[in-house]
Amino acid sequence: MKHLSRLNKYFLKYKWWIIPGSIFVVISNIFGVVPAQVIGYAVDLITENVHVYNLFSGFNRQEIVYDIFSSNLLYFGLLVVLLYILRGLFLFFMRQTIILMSRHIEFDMKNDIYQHYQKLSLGFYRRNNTGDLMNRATEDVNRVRMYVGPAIMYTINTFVLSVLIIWSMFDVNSKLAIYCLLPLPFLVIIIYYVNTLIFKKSGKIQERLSDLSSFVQERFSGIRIIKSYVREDYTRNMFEIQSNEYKKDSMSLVKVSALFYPTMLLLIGLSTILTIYIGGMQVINGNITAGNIAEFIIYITQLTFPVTMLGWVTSLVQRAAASQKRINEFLDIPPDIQSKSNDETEINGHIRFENVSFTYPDTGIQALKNVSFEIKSGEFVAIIGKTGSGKSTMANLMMRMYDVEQGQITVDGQPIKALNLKNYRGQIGFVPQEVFLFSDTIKNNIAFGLDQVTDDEVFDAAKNASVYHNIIDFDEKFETMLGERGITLSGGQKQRVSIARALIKSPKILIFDDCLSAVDTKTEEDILQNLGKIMQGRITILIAHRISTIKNADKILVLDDGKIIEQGTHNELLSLNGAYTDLYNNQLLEEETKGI
Ligand SMILES: Nc1ncnc2c1ncn2[C@@H]1O[C@H](COP(=O)(O)OP(=O)(O)OP(=O)(O)O)[C@@H](O)[C@H]1O
Repeated sequence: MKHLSRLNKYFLKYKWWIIPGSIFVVISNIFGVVPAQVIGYAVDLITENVHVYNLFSGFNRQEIVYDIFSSNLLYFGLLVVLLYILRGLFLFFMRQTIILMSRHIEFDMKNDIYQHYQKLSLGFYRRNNTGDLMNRATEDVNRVRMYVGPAIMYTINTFVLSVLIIWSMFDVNSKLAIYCLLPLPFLVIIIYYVNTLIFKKSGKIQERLSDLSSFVQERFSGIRIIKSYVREDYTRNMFEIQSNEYKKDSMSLVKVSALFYPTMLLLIGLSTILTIYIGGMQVINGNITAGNIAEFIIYITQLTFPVTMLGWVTSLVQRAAASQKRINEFLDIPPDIQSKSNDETEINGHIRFENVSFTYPDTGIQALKNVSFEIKSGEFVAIIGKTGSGKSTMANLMMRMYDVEQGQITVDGQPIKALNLKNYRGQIGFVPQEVFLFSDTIKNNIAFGLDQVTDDEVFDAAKNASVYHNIIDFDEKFETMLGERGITLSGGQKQRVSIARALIKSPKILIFDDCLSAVDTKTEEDILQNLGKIMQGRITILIAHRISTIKNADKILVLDDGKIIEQGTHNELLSLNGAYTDLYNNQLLEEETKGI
């Protein structure tokens, strides 16, 4: 239960929903119990009046007795209807306050979780899979909502209704009340156990279902591979196996549910039989009237609901506590990267790495070892090296996606940790190695980094990224949808849209992480030429594999196994006759072989 105490702040926020809501629960229950008493009176009235009516048999007055009798009955009937209407009205108010409050809390929780997720570092996203993140923000929140709404509402309801009914029962006849209530504790226990079983089983079914949907989603995303490797039959068999597991669990749930309602009805029936039997004896003894038996039967029927709810609510609370625990686990993770400053400063972009070493916390792989270099403002710097040598890691550290454990990174002479992170990252344009575009229009994808943007700015960015002509060839032009419901761009087109997205920001620092690999050499040259113009006086960092891409850089850093083994201009590096020269000669040879 301590996990659920995290929700108190929401209860406090919505106190003006829960307080009137609870009052409505009490009122609606009063209007629910009173009709039983009215019906009890009515039944007694019928027995008495039938008796009186028979006494006047053969007299003219019998008709007058009949009229009084029927108008009295009508009056009772109308009263019962009125009481039930009032009960319904307050039930409506109850739901309008408490259930609505639960929806508000659900909304707030989802927003709080989403906001917190966004603050967490890349390491967090590596450690936890997306499915789990989504489940905690949706499925678990939904279970908690069942606690803040229905569970609380039914708890108050059950408590008030049970007190009112039991009190009314004992008021009429305590012996009969005890006999009537005797089977009910068993009903509570049975319902509690059956509900826990049902929840366990449905939880398992839920897991199976999400496994099944992940399986289907992944296989359809990779349908090209399945078809080209002719693995349709194999995949269908795998689907059947998973589907069968789901079916087995579902069937076992059906068995439990099928037992649930008959058992419940049996115990309620037992209560009713006891009421009629014991009640009948009490009537014979003259302790109670026949109307009281009718009243008791209505009470039992009314008690069924709260008793059923008791078992259900207990399982709901248990499930909500387990879900809230899972939610708290993530909410309690502090963001690894903290920004302490709020200063909004424009950076020049003088970056220095001073003896920087970095090990990825999850894998323990040391990606950078004692790296030192400097990028002055306005410089075009290239990073080249074998795969896995630490190039992307360097880009990540420049954007402060991770904090370094040894050495330090400074920007304009200030430690990177002292900068206002939002303000700093806002001035960087990053094009990642693996392009990611949203399922949105091309225009919105390009404009993603800015709050407000004109069409001309989008067009210019597309022109500078040499993708403008491709886009205007599409029927919908810049309004063309990408992703699942839209068109699929070619690898090179995707890279260029991603470049346009970075360029439109007019960043102070532009980082290209090997994002020209799918672009032909002519287009690459055009882009680089455009960059030369746009990025004058700003920093451009280009990670690449082709020497032809980077030979004009002001400085080239050659990385190997996390260390900078050479640095200088193209000519300086060639004169060293080292790793860079080897790479250059190899690539030259490759070009020549291609030409033959
Ligand atoms: N997020 C991560 N978590 C753990 N280890 C990582 C992570 N990213 C990279 N590594 C590891 O760090 C090392 C350097 O990787 P990095 O991506 O910086 O290399 P790279 O030079 O950019 O390679 P490539 O040219 O193939 O993109 C590799 O051994 C890699 O396995």
